[in-house]
Amino acid sequence: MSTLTLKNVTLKFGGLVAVNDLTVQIGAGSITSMIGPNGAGKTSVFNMITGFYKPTAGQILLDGQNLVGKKPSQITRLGLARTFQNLRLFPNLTVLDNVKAGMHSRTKQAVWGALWHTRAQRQEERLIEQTALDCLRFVGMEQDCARIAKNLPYGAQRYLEIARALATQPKLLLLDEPAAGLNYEEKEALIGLIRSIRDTYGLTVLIIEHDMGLIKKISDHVVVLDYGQKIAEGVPEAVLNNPRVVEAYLGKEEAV
Ligand SMILES: Nc1ncnc2c1ncn2[C@@H]1O[C@H](COP(=O)(O)OP(=O)(O)OP(=O)(O)O)[C@@H](O)[C@H]1O
Repeated sequence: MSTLTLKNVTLKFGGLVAVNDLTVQIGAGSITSMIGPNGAGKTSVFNMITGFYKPTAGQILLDGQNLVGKKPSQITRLGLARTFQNLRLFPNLTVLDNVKAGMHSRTKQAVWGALWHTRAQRQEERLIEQTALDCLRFVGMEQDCARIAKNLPYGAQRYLEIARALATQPKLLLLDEPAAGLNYEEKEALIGLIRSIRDTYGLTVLIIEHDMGLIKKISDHVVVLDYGQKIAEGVPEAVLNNPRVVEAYLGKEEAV
């Protein structure tokens, strides 16, 4: 289980301050939700944690190790995986190949093994396949492994993204709007799945989500951003009833 700490993190795009002096601690083994109105800076925070954006200032520490300045692939190898708000699957590959493709960033034999098809590479391929199948089984999709990703129902594509992230054997899992586009039953099932991922794999989970029902049920801790600043944090009930949080949402015509 890993702890993620953001210390005085700021991100500017020219004159626009997308994230402003954000300090936050994501406790080891917790399920933490990051919420806030559109444009509050949530995705920017994910993009900084995963190395897609470099903070203008501040530190991002995974178990004390600073991630700032590292490439996304290095950060993946340190044990961080994410899913995306807009799904990023390989639509024409099978379900199994989608999961395996996500794992190659972590394998050792990738270049020389692929060229000479060494024994070590064959062993590694077997291990990759086994791990991918285990992850698909965990999300309930083992029977779909030969299907083409684009032919899956939307909810199953979201689960496939989660399986692909899990297969990289992360310590910290970032889920960007995992419930978007899911119906009520699918959301309830997703809550169970995320909890069981945390418990079984011993992960720390950070979620961006707009669905308040889901946030209330799943979160140990909630962090609220507005205009790039943290305006509240704490247990879900207290945070979602905090007048400042209600105002931030109502001010943007979104009811909490
Ligand atoms: N690459 C970029 N270039 C310029 N401005 C950006 C860029 N990425 C984000 N922004 C701006 O930074 C601010 C925060 O955006 P961000 O996408 O992080 O918010 P968000 O809370 O994730 O919103 P949403 O809930 O709509 O996804 C917004 O004003 C956005 O327009």
